[in-house]
Amino acid sequence: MFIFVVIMAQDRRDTSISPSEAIPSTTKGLRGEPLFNSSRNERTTSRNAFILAQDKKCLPGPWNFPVIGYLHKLDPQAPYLTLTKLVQKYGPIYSIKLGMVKVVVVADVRIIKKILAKDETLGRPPLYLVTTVFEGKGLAQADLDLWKDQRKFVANFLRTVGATKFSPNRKAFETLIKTHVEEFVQVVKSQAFYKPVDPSELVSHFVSSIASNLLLGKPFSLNDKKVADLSRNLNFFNKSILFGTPLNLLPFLRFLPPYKKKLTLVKEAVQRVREIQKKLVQECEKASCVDSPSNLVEAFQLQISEGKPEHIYNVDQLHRLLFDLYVTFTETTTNSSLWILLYLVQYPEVQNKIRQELYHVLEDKTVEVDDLINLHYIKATIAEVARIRSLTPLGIPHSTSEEICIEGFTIPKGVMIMPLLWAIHMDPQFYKEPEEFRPERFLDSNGHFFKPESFLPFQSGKRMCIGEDIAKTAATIFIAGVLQNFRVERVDSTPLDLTGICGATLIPKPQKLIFTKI
Ligand code: HEM
Repeated sequence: MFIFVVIMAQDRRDTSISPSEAIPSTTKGLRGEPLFNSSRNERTTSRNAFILAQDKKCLPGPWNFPVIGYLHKLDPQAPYLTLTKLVQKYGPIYSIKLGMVKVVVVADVRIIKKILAKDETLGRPPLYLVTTVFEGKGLAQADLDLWKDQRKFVANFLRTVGATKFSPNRKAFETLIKTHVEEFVQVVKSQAFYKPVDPSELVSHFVSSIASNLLLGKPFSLNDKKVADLSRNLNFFNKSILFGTPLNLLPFLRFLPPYKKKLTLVKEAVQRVREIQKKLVQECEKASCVDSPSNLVEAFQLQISEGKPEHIYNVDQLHRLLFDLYVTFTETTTNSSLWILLYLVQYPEVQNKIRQELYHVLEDKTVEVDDLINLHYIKATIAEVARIRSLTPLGIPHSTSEEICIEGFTIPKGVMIMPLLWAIHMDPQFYKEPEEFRPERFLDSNGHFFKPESFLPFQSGKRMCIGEDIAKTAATIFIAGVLQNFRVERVDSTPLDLTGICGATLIPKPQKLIFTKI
């Protein structure tokens, strides 16, 4: 309570300058660094920045309550909907305070691209829960110096193993996915044919196995208990770590019992994942041949043996990198595959059109990598699912390391930038009747797939998603494999629940489907 009162007083001092100014409150991050301008000098600089901003254009935005800002008004199940509603009132770029964190919400593709193209916005915001887990290491949440090196290392690695568009080894990677999809089909035929099944565990297993191949050099077997344990903990972690979760925005909540418990559970889940990974890496090291790396562990070890800087290339960073890539790979690919399945079931006419395309392009043969370029309707369907159910509806936030000026607005240093992908993908100006599921939006007059300017599922700039090609290839081969073998249907006439659970990604709700013969 005492802390609450102190912070409340602190917040009043800050907000007394202006209700909608861009000066954040004072608090310390996990590693003692300021969670946005903590020193007197920095705050003075920010005030100056704000006075300057008044000479230019001040960002619009709602009135923020002391301490909690606008947090209490966010829909806890779907915060992206609340923030999207505010776009109608304040326009495509506005400022808001979420707990202690000053946020600039951007819902316009052109402005987002401009902002994310700047070197001053390459960093991640030091949100409490995220920082507690990642500690600025790994890749996705790495501090900038480490990030520059590791982004290059991972990009080279993905190119070497064929997981990027123009890699000479592309065929090998696509074959890896195809083999797993074929195995998925066989398991459904032998274990789940004509029975109501929730496919999420099975999809998660095969996606994890592809990731394991890529990162550790070996697949997961279907009955491996370690893998089920890994997936369960990651799933819990993914559901808990949402950027808008109060623990990220009001760090003092960690002292209150329910949040303290949540923090402990998240830390335990992460710890469990790390233990399992450590075992898997040890197994992998025994069999590794460092001269010609074919997986991430070997590629990392090669850097160590070549004498690359030890403060980067050490065992801790290897484990952090594995954690990041495993999480980003499996959570996104599993959930996007499940969303696609659910939409195909809800819209059987789309399912039929895809089957017609498959027959037209492939006749009776299985999908080959060279066929992917001709599967326009499949690609349009994948894009439409990614639009209507943005996997990261709040975007992945960046932060400003220096003051920047955008569209005449000044955004001070230390502000969180939130690319509101949900608002962009549901903007009726670009997508007529955005609630309608229509893959045809992504086809040109010749029936060829095209990507509109207003479609940004992977964000943009130097820090944009590094797994874009993996995601697209996996989704295309998955749908082709499933629909060449099955008709996928609802269990009864009740429509599926397509609302999702908002965690780090938008997770489809578990529900049963039926796989039948075509
Ligand atoms: C449909 C699937 C996917 C979607 C929608 C997606 C979306 C995103 C988004 C929006 C970002 C933030 C970019 C930024 O900060 O500006 C991101 C970053 C990232 N993604 Fe993906 N992603 C997907 C699949 C994957 C896959 C399969 C991988 C596997 C390697 C992956 C690895 C990463 C990593 C490591 C980052 C952090 C990049 C960095 O900080 O440099 N993603 N992704």
